[in-house]
Amino acid sequence: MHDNLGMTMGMFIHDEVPTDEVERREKAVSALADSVRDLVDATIRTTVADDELAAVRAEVDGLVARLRTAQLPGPAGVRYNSEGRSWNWGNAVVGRGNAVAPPVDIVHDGFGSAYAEMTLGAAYEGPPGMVHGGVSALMLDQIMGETASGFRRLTMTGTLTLRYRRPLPLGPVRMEARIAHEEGRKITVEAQIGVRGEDAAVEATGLFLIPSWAPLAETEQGWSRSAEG
Ligand SMILES: CCCCCCCC(=O)SCCNC(=O)CCNC(=O)[C@H](O)C(C)(C)COP(=O)(O)OP(=O)(O)OC[C@H]1O[C@@H](n2cnc3c(N)ncnc32)[C@H](O)[C@@H]1OP(=O)(O)O
Repeated sequence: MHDNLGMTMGMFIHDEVPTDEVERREKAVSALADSVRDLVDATIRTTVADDELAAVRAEVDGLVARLRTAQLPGPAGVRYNSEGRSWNWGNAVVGRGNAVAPPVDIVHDGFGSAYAEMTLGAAYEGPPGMVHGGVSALMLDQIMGETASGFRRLTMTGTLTLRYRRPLPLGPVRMEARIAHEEGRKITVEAQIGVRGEDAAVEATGLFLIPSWAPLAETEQGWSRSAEG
């Protein structure tokens, strides 16, 4: 096995947790992440007095200590069971347990096409009242990578080109991606993000590569659906 392949395959952890248990846990982890995301928003926007901030901080530190009583040794990685269920709760965009991730649910409407709608709040601000350009890039990279991969082959972002055409206000946004061209190991994906029904705020073109050390054909279960950045 090539070193890189070994490294990448090593990031996908075969974890024989039954699917119903994964789903139960995912709901619980997701609910906690939603509350923590709310905490982040409240922290940014609060105007309570300094002594109240200090008191809240002490309580938050207590909660962190409780969660740390049982922890993974490192990042969450991508896990899968032999029933074909995979979960990547730490992913920076779609990780169900990641309160830093924007709350993104990507819908794949057939191979090579995907969209997502979400509401971005104060935690994703760049220019005043606007979505941070890096956040747009992050979300576009994820939807474009998933579109290129279709969860049936391993793809990695090679080059991502973005054109910021107009500021994107915080609030409800929509993004879309589709495969524009494919040749051997190179998959070109086009995407955009903007306010639904309006002209795109950011347009993106990306070249996604099936690494030379990865199989070119559809890959077997196990690292197909689990090949999530
Ligand atoms: C479900 C999935 C969701 C995923 C969402 C998240 C996506 C991500 O964030 S992925 C993480 C960010 N990307 C990375 O970390 C990738 C880092 N780069 C690499 O690992 C390697 O450079 C990799 C795999 C892209 C290419 O390596 P390798 O397969 O060995 O390519 P290599 O043999 O050098 O080149 C193959 C061809 O691609 C071209 N190429 C290589 N790298 C690039 C690049 N970065 N941009 C454009 N073209 C490139 C080469 O010129 C060559 O072209 P040709 O065949 O015409 O001569």
